[in-house]
Amino acid sequence: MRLVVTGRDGQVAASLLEAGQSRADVEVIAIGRPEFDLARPDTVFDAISAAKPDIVVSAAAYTAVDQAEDEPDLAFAVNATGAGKVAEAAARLGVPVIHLSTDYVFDGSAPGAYVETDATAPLGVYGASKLAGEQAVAAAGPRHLILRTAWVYSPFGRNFVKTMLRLAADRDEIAVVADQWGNPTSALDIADAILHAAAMLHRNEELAAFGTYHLAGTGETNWSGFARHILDTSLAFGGPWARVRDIATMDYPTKARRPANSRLSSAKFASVFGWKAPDWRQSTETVVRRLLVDKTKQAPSFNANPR
Ligand SMILES: NC(=O)C1=CN([C@@H]2O[C@H](COP(=O)(O)OP(=O)(O)OC[C@H]3O[C@@H](n4cnc5c(N)ncnc54)[C@H](OP(=O)(O)O)[C@@H]3O)[C@@H](O)[C@H]2O)C=CC1
Ligand SMILES: Cc1cn([C@H]2C[C@H](O)[C@@H](COP(=O)(O)OP(=O)(O)O[C@H]3O[C@@H](C)C(=O)[C@@H](O)[C@H]3O)O2)c(=O)[nH]c1=O
Ligand SMILES: [Mg+2]
Repeated sequence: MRLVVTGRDGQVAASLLEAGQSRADVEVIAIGRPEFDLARPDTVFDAISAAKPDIVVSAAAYTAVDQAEDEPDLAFAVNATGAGKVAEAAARLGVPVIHLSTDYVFDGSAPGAYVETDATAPLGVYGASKLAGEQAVAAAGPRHLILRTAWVYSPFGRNFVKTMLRLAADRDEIAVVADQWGNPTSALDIADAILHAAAMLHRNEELAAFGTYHLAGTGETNWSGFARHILDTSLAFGGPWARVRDIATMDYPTKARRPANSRLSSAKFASVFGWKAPDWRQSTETVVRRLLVDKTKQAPSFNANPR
């Protein structure tokens, strides 16, 4: 099975590339700028077609939540028009598309975890552009999975885990919002889930499975609780630590508004595909450990292998 994933250095793309390397039955090809540019729709079909996918994974996106408030046209060009072009290319090639979307399509006013049929109402440009992307993907053809995930972190790219480790290296205390709740999700787990679902789609057993799903880490926390677990884990592995101080959203002003509750119920994905993410604490520990170990690998003695 040959998966073509959009975005080369993105967290989900890099995690899929890594997962593909350890599986003999899967080949993962990544396409990215300049030859594949979502902001230049004319590049999309040719780049995807040349990579000869059995399944397309649409993971590239404009993900700078605050910056999107200042660049709505670019955010929509990439996340809405571009995502639609990717799905159209997959449909034209006769293959399914697995498209990533976000918890930020919701406004956070629900009392509990969101299910797929709950009403969307994005608070900012990023969420609105991703919602328009979902609609464009759905309009391009029926053979799609839209996977809404959340709070993604990994050993790759930019993410909250790396930010907390960096800040802890030169601060005693970090103030983090404690009134936004959600599900931290490892891109390593997303990659595993995508490969699992893709294999089912590829075997063509599950035509009824196409549609929209929530796919996030198991268990919930707020950003402050997430930060605390990241840093306590870091300390246990000999990495940097800082005290985490709970603050309210109003004490951490940002350009974009964020949902106070973006908890996602991943029950539908679990029941249809038989895959459930590990507890968020466990997956956080895996990534923190890798980030700290990767650092020690840079020690000069590591490659000293004289011949
Ligand atoms: N990160 C998160 O917390 C969450 C992400 N998601 C969604 O999951 C998906 C994957 O996210 P994640 O892996 O974290 O994303 P990243 O921000 O890590 O990576 C995004 C990728 O998209 C690429 N990209 C951006 N603009 C373009 C463009 N115009 N043309 C082609 N490629 C482009 C980037 O390329 P380059 O390296 O060249 O900049 C990068 O490779 C996205 O759809 C995102 O919306 C959903 C919920 C949470
Ligand atoms: C760095 C930092 C952030 N925060 C807050 C800001 C914000 O509310 C929260 C998380 O910060 P981030 O900048 O990582 O948040 P953000 O970029 O909004 O993360 C989002 O990215 C997009 C792509 C998604 O799709 C979402 O699921 C979500 O993961 O923590 C603090 O309170 N203190 C800090 O020191
Ligand atoms: Mg392989």
